[in-house]
Amino acid sequence: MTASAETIRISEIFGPTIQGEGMLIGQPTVFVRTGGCDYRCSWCDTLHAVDSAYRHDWTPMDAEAIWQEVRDLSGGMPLMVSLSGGNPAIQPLKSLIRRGKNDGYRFAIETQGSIARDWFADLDVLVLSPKPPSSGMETDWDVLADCLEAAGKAPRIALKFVIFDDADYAFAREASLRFPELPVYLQPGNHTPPPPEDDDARIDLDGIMDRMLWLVDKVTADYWFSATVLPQLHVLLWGNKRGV
Ligand SMILES: C[S@@+](CC[C@H](N)C(=O)[O-])C[C@H]1O[C@@H](n2cnc3c(N)ncnc32)[C@H](O)[C@@H]1O
Ligand SMILES: Nc1nc2[nH]cc(C(=O)O)c2c(=O)[nH]1
Ligand code: SF4
Ligand SMILES: [Mg+2]
Repeated sequence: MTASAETIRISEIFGPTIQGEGMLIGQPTVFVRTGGCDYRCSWCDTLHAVDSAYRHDWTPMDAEAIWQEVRDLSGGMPLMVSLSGGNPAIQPLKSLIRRGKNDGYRFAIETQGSIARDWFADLDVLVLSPKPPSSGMETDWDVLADCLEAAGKAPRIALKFVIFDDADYAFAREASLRFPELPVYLQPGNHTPPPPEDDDARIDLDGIMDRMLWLVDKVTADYWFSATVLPQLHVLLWGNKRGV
């Protein structure tokens, strides 16, 4: 393979911070956010890493350069590296994961499950976040199953759903029945995501908390006791701020 084929499009690398969502919530993490996505969710909170209008902010980097930045940020102390985006599954991340694991770091990915990669098997944690009706996107369940097959038995795997309304909740419920072996995390949607050019944009935390209360009521009323309901902790702490 040529060197250029191994170039990874990077939107931002930041941390250490804490993982704000899902099964690793609260754990110290460095984020590697890739640029580009095959989806366009109506409420995406990371458009600066999705919309090609912002591609001038994305830097092509090879695995070694990314790795040096992660090592600098973490003082060379191994921790969890979260690969997010955009859709990180678009990028050739195998050699980055191999490099980091060599130094004792662990790797998690956040992806919508629309592209399966053989290197999912090299991850420690695979978070699949199929998109509910409010996003305007459609899930190909065969591809999601391909993602699980590619990952195999090595990574811990979880489903994570963003919930805005009853239709989203019903979608999450049905999806979790398709994959009964997977733990399920539910998070209330942020209806005030930042426009890409303004990460200081106002956020309606009261509205998000009302949605979370509604979600807790739904889950308990349905006796859905295997589900875990969590806020986006970084949103509670820092609002729409980028790079935290
Ligand atoms: C920005 S995405 C990047 C990774 C991948 N494209 C995905 O969607 O899983 C990271 C996580 O943020 C969630 N997310 C995006 N916009 C959100 C919003 N407005 N409210 C709550 N969660 C959101 C996504 O569903 C996903 O779980
Ligand atoms: N602290 C923190 N936690 C996160 N969990 C998922 C994030 C993402 O944007 O993928 C994210 C993020 O951007 N920051
Ligand atoms: S799949 Fe993820 S990054 Fe892509 S548009 Fe949807 S929320 Fe944003
Ligand atoms: Mg985010």
